[in-house]
Amino acid sequence: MKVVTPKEMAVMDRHAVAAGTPSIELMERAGHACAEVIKVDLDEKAQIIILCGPGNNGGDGLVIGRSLIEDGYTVHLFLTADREKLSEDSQISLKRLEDKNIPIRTLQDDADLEDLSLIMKRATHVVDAIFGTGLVDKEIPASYNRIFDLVNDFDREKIAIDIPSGLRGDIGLTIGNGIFADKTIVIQNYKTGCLLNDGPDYTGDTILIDIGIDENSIPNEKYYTQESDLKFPQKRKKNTHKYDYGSVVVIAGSKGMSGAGILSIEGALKSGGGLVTCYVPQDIYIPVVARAPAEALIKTYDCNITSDDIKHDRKKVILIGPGIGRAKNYSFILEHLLEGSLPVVIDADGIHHLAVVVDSLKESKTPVVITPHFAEFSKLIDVPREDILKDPIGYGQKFAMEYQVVVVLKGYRTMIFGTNGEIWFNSTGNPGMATGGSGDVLAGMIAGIAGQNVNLFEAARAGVFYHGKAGDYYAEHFGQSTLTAHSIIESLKYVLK
Ligand SMILES: NC(=O)C1=CN([C@@H]2O[C@H](COP(=O)(O)OP(=O)(O)OC[C@H]3O[C@@H](n4cnc5c(N)ncnc54)[C@H](OP(=O)(O)O)[C@@H]3O)[C@@H](O)[C@H]2O)[C@@H](O)CC1
Ligand SMILES: Nc1ncnc2c1ncn2[C@@H]1O[C@H](COP(=O)(O)OP(=O)(O)O)[C@@H](O)[C@H]1O
Ligand SMILES: [K+]
Repeated sequence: MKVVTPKEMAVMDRHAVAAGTPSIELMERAGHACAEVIKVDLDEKAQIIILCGPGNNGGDGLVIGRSLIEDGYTVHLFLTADREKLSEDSQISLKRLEDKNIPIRTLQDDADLEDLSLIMKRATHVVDAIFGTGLVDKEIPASYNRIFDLVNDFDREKIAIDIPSGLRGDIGLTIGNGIFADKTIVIQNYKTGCLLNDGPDYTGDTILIDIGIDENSIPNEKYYTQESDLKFPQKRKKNTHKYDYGSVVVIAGSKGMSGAGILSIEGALKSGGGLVTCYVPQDIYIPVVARAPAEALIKTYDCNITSDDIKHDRKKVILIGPGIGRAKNYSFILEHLLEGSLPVVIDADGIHHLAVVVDSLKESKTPVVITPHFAEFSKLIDVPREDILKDPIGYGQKFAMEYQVVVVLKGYRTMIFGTNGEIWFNSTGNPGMATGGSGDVLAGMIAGIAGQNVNLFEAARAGVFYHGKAGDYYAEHFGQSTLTAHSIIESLKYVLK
């Protein structure tokens, strides 16, 4: 399933119209499909306020109103702009309402707002059809901000159409304030703004509706990961042994951070890795051996380790970074690993050290994946975090293609950037996972999966998906507060089969 920017959505809409579906028909389909979703929660006592803006998002609201009224529900329709300012299709939808003698009020002054707030006291639902994907980045008039505040104070169900008003559909940031919806009915495809930055906090739960627009009519390579898209887990052949399932090398840990490697080992083993060897500095060897799973081999190394030292024909992938700290210089090791032939996963402080030798990525012939969060990525590419937040897709895609490295940019909806420009938005995970060590588990999982003859890009997509799914499993059963990195490891057995 594709994820689109508002501009891409507009092009898809135009293609649908050019292919023979009039735009008013698309609006009818959108409005009726949204009404069907809304009706599921309504009973005979429901009173629904629908706030309709000047553009086609408002037009969707008018169609929703007509559909609900025809089914006998009590609906209060409000226009937030003068009738003359409505888009062409909204004018048609308004006329269809008026032809049925359905009343609609315009919010013009303080008295109208007062009226709205009185009706809100007895309403059960507010539908936000004020602005959708056509919101442009210019100051929103104060009159709208007052409406947004009123809606946000409404303590019953708030349903946004396509995208909550005030939220930018491209980057998931608001222009001034915006409407916090409980639920957003997304038309046809997720917009990037639903998934980035504050988008998920504004949209609430999301429900996708299909109005028959062809997502393949544009050359867009942004996708929303579904489990069926993954090429892992694969069925195991009977005639196999542990070396067929990836011998993973983990270079991890430093004094004070001896647990990081253990979490990565467990991530690798519990995602099916056949054999894991963890290299740790001499000074933490004993604590790591004492706490590591019995299945893992623990070895020591010094800072001159090269990929030849750890190379063995049965080793399949190397993970470097969790808990290695910044005190020692790892640039030398990284350069050697990148010159080698085994796939490399670089995580955490490994990314800090990579910054010094970042150009070696361009020379490297071996597949590499890096797993930064936004702060680590900002340091690596030397761009302020605030600038990246305004264009995370652009920066992630540029780096992945220029340096030929798979980038896993971690967040609520982690993005996986392929070296060919492809982008996958992960669809699993929850804020309970914002807890120390959960990144170490993820890095171990990606390495563990890559070791099972899965290419690094596929391993990254699958690792991120099942890491999030395990976190969701735990949160569903026990809540988010007690979720730890170990909860993710322990939940993997329920979601990865
Ligand atoms: N065929 C289709 O296209 C389909 C589209 N569909 C629906 O249409 C929605 C997109 O509709 P849209 O393009 O008309 O934009 P929309 O979000 O209603 O806003 C535009 C209005 O807002 C105004 N405005 C903008 N920025 C502003 C600001 N900062 N501050 C103040 N005002 C601002 C702008 O005014 P202007 O800036 O032009 O003066 C204009 O009046 C989409 O989300 C989906 O719901 C579905 O029905 C399926 C088929
Ligand atoms: N708010 C959030 N919602 C969902 N997942 C999150 C959230 N915050 C962090 N995560 C996930 O948790 C992991 C944290 O990794 P990282 O930031 O490297 O932390 P650490 O180094 O403490 O392990 C990532 O996989 C990230 O996607
Ligand atoms: K809206």
